[in-house]
Amino acid sequence: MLGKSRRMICSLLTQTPLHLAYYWSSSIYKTKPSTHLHNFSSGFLGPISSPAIRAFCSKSGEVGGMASSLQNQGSISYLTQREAAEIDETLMGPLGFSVDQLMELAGLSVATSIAEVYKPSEYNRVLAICGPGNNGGDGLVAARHLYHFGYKPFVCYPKRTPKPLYSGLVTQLESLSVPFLSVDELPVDLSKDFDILVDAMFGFSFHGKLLDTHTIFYNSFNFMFMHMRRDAATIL
Ligand SMILES: NC(=O)C1=CN([C@@H]2O[C@H](COP(=O)(O)OP(=O)(O)OC[C@H]3O[C@@H](n4cnc5c(N)ncnc54)[C@H](OP(=O)(O)O)[C@@H]3O)[C@@H](O)[C@H]2O)[C@@H](O)CC1
Repeated sequence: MLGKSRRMICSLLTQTPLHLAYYWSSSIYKTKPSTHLHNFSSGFLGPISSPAIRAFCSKSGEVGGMASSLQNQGSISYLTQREAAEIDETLMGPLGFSVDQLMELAGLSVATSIAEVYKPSEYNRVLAICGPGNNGGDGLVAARHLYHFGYKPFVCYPKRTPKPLYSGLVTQLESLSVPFLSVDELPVDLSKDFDILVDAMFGFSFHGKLLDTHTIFYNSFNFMFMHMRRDAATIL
């Protein structure tokens, strides 16, 4: 099913306004992407593939309920927005992980997963669309690792967060000469210029409807995704 013309959109544990998004799973390429599209407006659902997380979910009572009930849809399991946030609270609370540690792991996992399925010799041009929160940080990390894996990443990061963690991630990409593109610089049809899209716009902190101040940016992407050739997008 992975024809040469197919492109990929990688969504990092995200609730996104785009209808074409779901979280990357290493097993997902075995199944037709279209069977895994979800209506994200009704709530966050991010499929996961990690056995460790699955085990964590299934041991956590209520947290595991939704994930388990959806686990039999193909080989993907799912988390609700609340479940994802609860796992993060546990990782950062009793288990003592730091944000930058988890962000590095998230970005590296995505980059590794992409490399496992889409070889850089065939799918070289990657666009990471990064939002203002930690999900955007995951995308910045993924772009850096993809560069080291032999891809040509581009980053669109229009609403930057003035925190040292994020400015460090930007500096690291700039030191590798990874191009940062503004929304205006992006082509209308993303599928012509990019082989892989990493959607790192929103994670579990997305709430309500898109705010006016962000509408122009996010509407632009909505428009572009809608106009991508249907067959050209492998959605992750
Ligand atoms: N420990 C962790 O937390 C880790 C988290 N990780 C990853 O981060 C994700 C969670 O990150 P997060 O909590 O920073 O939030 P995220 O969803 O990226 O964005 C929030 C931003 O979006 C904005 N925004 C919200 N709603 C909006 C709307 N309707 N329209 C427009 N804007 C809206 C909101 O704006 P605000 O409401 O503050 O004005 C804020 O700026 C999580 O899913 C995982 O992928 C990993 O890195 C590992 C460590």
